[in-house]
Amino acid sequence: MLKRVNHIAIAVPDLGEASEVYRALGVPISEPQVLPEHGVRVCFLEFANVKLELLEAIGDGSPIAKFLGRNPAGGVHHICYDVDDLVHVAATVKNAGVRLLGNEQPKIGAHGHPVLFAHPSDLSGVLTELRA
Ligand SMILES: CC[C@H](C(=O)O)C(=O)SCCNC(=O)CCNC(=O)[C@H](O)C(C)(C)COP(=O)(O)OP(=O)(O)OC[C@H]1O[C@@H](n2cnc3c(N)ncnc32)[C@H](O)[C@@H]1OP(=O)(O)O
Ligand SMILES: [Co+2]
Repeated sequence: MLKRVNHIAIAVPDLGEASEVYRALGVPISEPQVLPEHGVRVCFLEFANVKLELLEAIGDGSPIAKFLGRNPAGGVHHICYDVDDLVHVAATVKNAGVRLLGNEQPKIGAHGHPVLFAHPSDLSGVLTELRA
């Protein structure tokens, strides 16, 4: 099922500013990537044991914009888990009473992997990304 943590995402008001702070702290950072379908610009901080994803809002309907409206300084936005079989996991998640977001169909996320999101209200208040 949920195999391991792939990344923890942090929403930030300004990706450039946030990246500079982590770079100054010695963290290797990927080039920014624009994902219009998700309403985000994203880059990854590469730690030995986990990745952190910095997310900046793009476009009016960005889910990050709404989150930043409530958390103007930024904040932890979601946790992403690696899974083997997204279709099987989606069915198991739904059977457990956890709502999948969007149209319940995977979208292509960063690095070209299919992803699904599950509702924070059904998972102890944590927005959860499933990545195959
Ligand atoms: C996939 C590309 C990239 C990658 O890793 O590859 C990314 O990760 S992109 C990440 C951005 N994409 C998403 O966040 C998609 C999933 N998110 C959504 O569908 C929405 O943001 C949703 C449904 C979580 C919230 O949208 P809604 O319009 O319902 O927002 P509200 O402000 O009305 O919130 C409702 C309710 O949920 C709580 N909430 C919202 N966001 C979060 C969050 N990130 N973590 C925890 N809780 C969250 C919010 O506080 C409201 O709670 P309530 O008790 O009802 O007040
Ligand atoms: Co993510």
